[in-house]
Amino acid sequence: MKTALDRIIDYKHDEVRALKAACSLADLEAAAKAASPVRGFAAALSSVADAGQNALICEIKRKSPSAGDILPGADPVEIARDYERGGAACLSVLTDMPSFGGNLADFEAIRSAVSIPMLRKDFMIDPIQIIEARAHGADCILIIMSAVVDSLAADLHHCATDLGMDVLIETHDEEEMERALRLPSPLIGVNNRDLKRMVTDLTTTERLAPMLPAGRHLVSESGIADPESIIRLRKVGSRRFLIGEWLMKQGASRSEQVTRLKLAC
Ligand SMILES: O=P(O)(O)OC[C@@H](O)[C@@H](O)c1c[nH]c2ccccc12
Repeated sequence: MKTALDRIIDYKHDEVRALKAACSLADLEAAAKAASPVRGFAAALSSVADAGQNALICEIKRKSPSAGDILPGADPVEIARDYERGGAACLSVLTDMPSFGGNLADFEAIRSAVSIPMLRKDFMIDPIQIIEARAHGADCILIIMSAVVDSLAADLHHCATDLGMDVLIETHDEEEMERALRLPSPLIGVNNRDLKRMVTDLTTTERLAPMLPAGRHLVSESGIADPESIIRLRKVGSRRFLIGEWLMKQGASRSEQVTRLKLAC
């Protein structure tokens, strides 16, 4: 039986084929070189975390396979401004259309409306997507260990760092963590959501956090739904958090909620 992740990866192959047919690598590379300079993503997280506060990567997505519709008519620029005003260190913007309702045009519009660094959140399976991300202004990309073999992960990583971007490596279990630690990125995500079964469990971060050696920074991702979740995850050393659905649903108090989460301890 195919999982939701398998289905996404299947259509990503179609998207990559279409991208390769629509534009030349040379043109994309030129656009990536001409794009606005990278804003340090990992550095922005560290400056908040090193000051003892919670470094938040606040996420924008209209829907998701696990939650269904989150905020279908959302104005992504308005939400991004709420996040920035509340004190988000960075943003994560889903650019996958079929499953998350996002796109690169939203990504660009947001990037010109805020000054904090941005992760292009998508399912990366080919270096061309990384070059495309930088061409649209991305400061960081995601590599999901359960979606790639080691050699592809290394190629994607290399491509991103060559373009000056940071990389967030996502893991969900011990085996993926061991594979992730063979890559040089300082940013190691632990996804509390099982992308195969679509259930979240904060004990995932608690279990994997002790595997991180000094010099690697843990980012706890998914299922964080109030200051209590943050307080709990701080106990295992996490100071960096990726939060989407709960903040998207906070409406008029979104920006105050970001501040509350940032200061929770
Ligand atoms: O909305 P949540 O539960 O706060 O989760 C945010 C983020 O961690 C989640 O969207 C995510 C984590 N890894 C991913 C990989 C692909 C797509 C989405 C994700």
